[in-house]
Amino acid sequence: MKAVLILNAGSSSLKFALFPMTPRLADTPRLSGQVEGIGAEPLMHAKDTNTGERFTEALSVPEGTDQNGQHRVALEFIFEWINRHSPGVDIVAAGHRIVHGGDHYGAPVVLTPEVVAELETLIPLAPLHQPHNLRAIKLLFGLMPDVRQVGCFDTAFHRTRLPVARHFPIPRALTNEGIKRYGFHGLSYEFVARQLPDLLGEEKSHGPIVVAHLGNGASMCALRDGQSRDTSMGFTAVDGLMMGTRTGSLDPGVILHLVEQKGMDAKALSNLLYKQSGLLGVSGISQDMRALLESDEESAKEAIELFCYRAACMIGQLSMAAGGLDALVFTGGIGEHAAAVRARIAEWLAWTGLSLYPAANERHATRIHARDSKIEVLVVPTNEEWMIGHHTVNLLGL
Ligand SMILES: Nc1ncnc2c1ncn2[C@@H]1O[C@H](COP(=O)(O)OP(=O)(O)O)[C@@H](O)[C@H]1O
Ligand SMILES: CC(=O)OP(=O)(O)O
Ligand SMILES: [Mg+2]
Repeated sequence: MKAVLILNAGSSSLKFALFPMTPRLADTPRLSGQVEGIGAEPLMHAKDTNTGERFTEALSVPEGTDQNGQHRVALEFIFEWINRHSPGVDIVAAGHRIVHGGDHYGAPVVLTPEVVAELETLIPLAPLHQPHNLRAIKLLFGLMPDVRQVGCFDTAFHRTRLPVARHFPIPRALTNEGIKRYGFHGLSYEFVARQLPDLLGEEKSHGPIVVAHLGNGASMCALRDGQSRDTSMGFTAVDGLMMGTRTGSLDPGVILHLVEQKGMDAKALSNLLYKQSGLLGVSGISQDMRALLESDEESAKEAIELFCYRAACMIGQLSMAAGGLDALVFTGGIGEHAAAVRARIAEWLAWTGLSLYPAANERHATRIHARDSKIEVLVVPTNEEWMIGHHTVNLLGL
């Protein structure tokens, strides 16, 4: 059996899927799964669609291994696992999520060592993702030198955003150097946007919609005509919403204060902004929404409240960019599974006439708004892996 291997390295997860070519790309992968909890307690869940078997395995990581080291262990673990569970499978191509494409990469690309070297220069702009995305590609160059690999960029979907949404109010010379707003999670938004005509009807799917991708990394996208008009992340994936360990938007004066008054250097700041803040920093307990929702600690409740408040504020801001709000879509690990978070965000938006149907929200139904809600609210599981598979097959003409 011929198959396409897809790898999606997120900040806290490494997702994989092996899609059969029959002869076209199948809708359902033969093998799929993820190592989640990277940076805390990495755990693999996987599924073999052929046999219906499900697997859960904790990864053994030596005490004190940092997030980077844990990503490395997860990648090796997944390769070994796929190898063991795919006898008779002929991998004909591999597709990868690459978080930052910079200015140059606006569409999927065939990966060569030269392209990878160029993408390595963007590592400082996506330190939680880009190194892991590129590591997988380099490993495959060695393991499967004859297999063609395709890179699909998180930034690409946002090429259509409003011109005014591309720039920071900084001196033009810096903008010309590329210090501007790119946006991320584009493969997720692209996948969701493709489902909307079926879910909302053709006409409504062209209207103003906000998609909330709430995972360990979290962002939102304002859609119009199914295209990105603006998004909450900017130059890097630390901007916008509060996340698992990232601050999101922060008064730049705070950074000046930390440098000038507390003597923090770039490394300490990077750690603070990317790894020690967000849900983890505010709660002091965990970056994982599940753990916070289960906790009785006041600090866990405060972290969730801040997350929801800032998410609701961003929906207001992006509705402006979309030119209204006909539908709100939740996706990503938190967006798909945390009913309490969706309910609290909806409460903040009650003034718009948006209201949820609690029973539907609790069971994570596709449509979760109340009958008299002025705005439709949907839960649409994202599938970045399928989107990458689709681009890979198209680009390679398979
Ligand atoms: N059942 C659940 N209830 C609440 N939150 C959940 C649940 N399952 C997953 N999550 C949250 O989803 C987050 C991971 O989202 P995901 O989109 O998979 O992450 P990544 O950003 O690494 O791709 C976890 O940090 C966890 O907080
Ligand atoms: C861009 C980003 O934050 O990705 P993830 O949510 O997968 O960490
Ligand atoms: Mg993700």
